Formats: sequence, structure tokens, C-alpha cells
Amino acid sequence: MRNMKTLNEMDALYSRKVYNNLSVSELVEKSISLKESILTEKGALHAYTGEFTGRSPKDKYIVEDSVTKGRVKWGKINQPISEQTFDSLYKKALAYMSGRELFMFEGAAGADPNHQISIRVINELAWHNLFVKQLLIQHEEHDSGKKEPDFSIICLPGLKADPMKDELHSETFISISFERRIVLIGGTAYAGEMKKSVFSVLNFLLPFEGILPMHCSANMGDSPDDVALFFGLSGTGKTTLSADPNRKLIGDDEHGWSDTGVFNFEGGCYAKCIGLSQEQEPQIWRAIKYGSVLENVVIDPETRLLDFDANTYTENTRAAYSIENIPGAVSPSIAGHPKVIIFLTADAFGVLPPISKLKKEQAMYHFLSGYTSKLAGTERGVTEPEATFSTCFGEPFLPLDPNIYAELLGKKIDDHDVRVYLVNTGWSGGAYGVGERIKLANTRTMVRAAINGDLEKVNYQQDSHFGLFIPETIAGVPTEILNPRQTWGNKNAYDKKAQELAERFISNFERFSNVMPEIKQAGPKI
Ligand SMILES: Nc1ncnc2c1ncn2[C@@H]1O[C@H](COP(=O)(O)OP(=O)(O)O)[C@@H](O)[C@H]1O
Ligand SMILES: C=C(OP(=O)(O)O)C(=O)O
Ligand SMILES: [Mn+2]
Repeated sequence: MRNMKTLNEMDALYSRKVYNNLSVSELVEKSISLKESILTEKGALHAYTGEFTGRSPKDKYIVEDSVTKGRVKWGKINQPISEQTFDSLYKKALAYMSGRELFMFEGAAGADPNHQISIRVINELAWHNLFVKQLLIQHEEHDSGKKEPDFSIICLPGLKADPMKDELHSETFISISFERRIVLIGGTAYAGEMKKSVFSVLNFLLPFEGILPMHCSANMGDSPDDVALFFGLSGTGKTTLSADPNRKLIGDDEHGWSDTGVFNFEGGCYAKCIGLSQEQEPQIWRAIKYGSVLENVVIDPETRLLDFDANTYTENTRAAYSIENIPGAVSPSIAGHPKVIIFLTADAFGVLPPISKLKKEQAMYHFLSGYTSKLAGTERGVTEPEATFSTCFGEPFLPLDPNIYAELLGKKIDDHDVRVYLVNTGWSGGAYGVGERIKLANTRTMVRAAINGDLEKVNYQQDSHFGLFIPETIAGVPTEILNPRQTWGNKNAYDKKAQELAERFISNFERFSNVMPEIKQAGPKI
């Protein structure tokens, strides 16, 4: 499928006012002179996105065509649109682009040259183009115009659909055509839509090449075989926990796992900024500098001082920067097979242990379940933590049947003898609103103990609700926080809440009727 052709109509763009692969400085200057953005005290560029400050999953579509028919798992996440609808949007996009100043990035996704796809992004906004330049992989040599890219993304926030005529839910659209190899984005300026579109595209293409695409961050120790992966839905800590001064960052959000090891899909990071402090997240703090892009962070327009604590526009304030801004990051971002996998879950019920070890079947059960909370801001309409089951910890980005990803993971865990842990970065001592979020410093210590093998040397207790194996002690972490039942003042209230969550797990798992009984039995009991 790799070599299917994109539309030649793209060629027409060269004759228009298209700036191709501008430098960071040129994009910064352009964006400021177009009054899209301003420069901040930290040297980073700053933009507001207007109404859309998070992803809009209800406005995401995949074209039902000869490539996707029988392959995509259609439903609420992967909503089909017809080829005609896409064509009409595409024509609108061409008309909208004609005569406009546009910014084009030609680069790639996938750090492993054997599994890389070339990507062209066409932007209406210069700051979006800078975002893409930092987030994706830049080609060493520009060969624009010589060949068609494997995939094109056209992002036109100012272009709105006509919901009635175009048969869409709203004026906003993120629509992918795998046959034409184009993603069309309109009606939203949230930059995250572009990077997550690339991710969705790779999630469709790569399993056909035997590669497991994963919604995870990755880092490694001194040896390329000392790799750890952190799976998690938005806001659970992928970016924060993978940025560890003692380890080398491979990537913060999207990776592939091939027969030779893991590789980053991207060339940059997209960190949440809410509550950001130099003390808690020193690497991210220092990564925000000239060339980085800040999105919806509150700024004083005169002094250009930033207020990372303010959520005036959204909880989902962001910083985009090149991975090179993180000291010691692996470049190109390729490494060996993982030794440790961590599933991050932000438990708003406050009943899951802050860390537990999973047996293979439990790992499969929890990967398929993908229990976590949607945290405020990243998706439109979510204003406080909301319990959810997001299969493979990344359901919004998975076009194929989740069993395809799960089977690939299961095989790889077996082949490489990977240790798997479940880490609750959410609440403890009570549900959201009553208990407290587990302290980042404690989570970091627990994660390090899991990765460096310390947790291989301690005793475990199995909890009665979820069957999870809880370490009895971890050096540097208060023992009383390890078992969540101890952190709740009212033990009956804990048992009731845990039971409620166990029931949610069981009823959610009914959708996986075909999995092996050992996996089904590895879940919570009631
Ligand atoms: N115990 C914890 N573990 C991880 N992150 C935490 C914790 N407590 C609070 N946080 C905050 O939660 C957010 C996690 O976001 P991030 O790392 O960007 O998630 P992701 O990359 O998975 O979307 C950060 O703002 C971080 O400061
Ligand atoms: C960019 C996003 O991902 P994450 O929060 O996982 O970084 C997103 O979900 O919009
Ligand atoms: Mn992230």
C-alpha cells in the first residue's frame, strides 16, 4: 500500500505563493509579522488557537474506499465519510488555498529509515508550520518537487465545512483519505490535530508491515537495550515521566516496535504546560526556548511574561519543541527492544495502586481495557476527569480492530520477556474531588524502581478487587501510599468504589468476546 499515488493536483500548489521548508527564524518572523503570534520572555513563539483548544474527536472521519473497506473498524471513533464528501472538501480546500500565502513542510515520520514515510504538510498558519517542523522529522536535504510524498496533510483552520451540504456533524473536520493519501483539516487551529493525524495514519499502515504502532513515550539507559515504554492516554504522564535526566529520551508520544526494536514516529515533543515548574519538570522547562511554540498559555502582552498556572483559555496549554531541546535525547530516535513497559492510568476513582506488577495475561487484559480518565482539556467538552476505557491506551487514534494491536504486543512481550507494570498517576485516598493526585515525585521514584530492577527484589501482595500485585516496599516512597486501601480514611467507602470500578472493567470487557479465557480471567473479580 506504501506506493499508492497521491493526487497530482497537489503539483498545482507549486505555482502559488508557497513557502517551502522555511527556516525556524523565517517562520518566526513570518508568523509575527502576520500577527498570528508574539515572542515570549523565554524566546518561544506564542499563539492562541481561538475556540478549539483541544482535539475534536467527533469531527474526525475516515473515507470509506477501496483501501479502508473491510480493514477499518468503523464506529463512533472511526466515522466513515464517502469519497464524494471528501472530494467536495478537497475541492473547497484547493479553492481556499488558491492565491493565499501558504507554508509547506516536507519531511518525514518514523525515525527508522526502513519504516519511514515522507510527509508533506501545507499550512495556512506560519506558526503551525513551525509546530510541524519541530514535531515531525526534518529531511537533511530538501528535494521538494521531485516526487510526491507518501502522505500529505493540509491544515486550513480558516476553512469551514457546510455541515448540511457536506454531510458532516459540524463546520470542523479532520478527514483522512487513505486512497488519496491526504489528511484534510479545517475549522480548528489546535495544532495537536496535525500530529495525531500522522499517528492515526501510521496506526493504519504499519501493522500491515508487522510493526506495532504504540501510543507511548520511550526512553533508555546507557545501553540501547535498556528501553522503557510508557503507554497512556492524554494527560497520564507520557511526556512528563519520559523526560528523566537520568535516562535518554527516545520520544514522548508515538512509537513503532519492529523486529529490530522501537523507533520514534516524531522528531519533537508536545508537553502540557499547565502548572509547569522548573523544579518539578526541569527538562521541559528548559526545552521552552527560541524555536519552540507555546499554545494557549496565558501571557502578558506587554511584558511577555508567561503564567503557566493560569487556565484562562484551557487546561490543555502546550509547548511544542524539537527533541533536540532535551539534553541527551537519542538521535535518530531508534533503540533496541523494551525491557520494561509501563501502562499509565489516571484513576479518577482513586482506588488503583500507584504501582503494581502485571503478569502477562493481566498485561493483555489491561492493554485491551485501557482504563484511565480523560483529563480536562485535551478533548473538547471534557472539563473534569472522566473515567473511560480507551483500548490500547489510544483508542481515538486506532483505525484497525484493537485485537490486531493487542496480538502484536502480546507476541512481542513474550519474545522479549518484557516486565509490565500498571502505574496510577491519578488519584488516591479518595476519588477525584476528595482524594489527591499522586505526587509526581513519588511516581518518578516508583517508575525508576520498576525500570532499574529494584521491584524484582521486593515482596508483593495481591489486592482482592483487581488481582494486582502491589510491592510491599519501595525505597524512597512512603510505604503507606503503596496500598490504596490504606490511603482511604473510610475502608468501606474504598471497597465500594473499588467494586464499582471492577464492575466497570467487567462490563467494558464484554466487547472482547473472542479473547482467550486466560486473558479474560486476568481481570478484576466481583
Ligand atoms: N503523579 C503524576 N505523574 C505524572 N504526571 C503528573 C502527576 N501528577 C501530576 N502530573 C501532571 O500531569 C500532566 C501529565 O501530562 P503529560 O506528561 O503531558 O501527559 P501525556 O504526555 O501522557 O499526555 C503533567 O502536567 C504533570 O505535571
Ligand atoms: C496531543 C495530544 O496527546 P497527548 O496529550 O497524549 O500528548 C492530544 O491528545 O491532543
Ligand atoms: Mn504527551
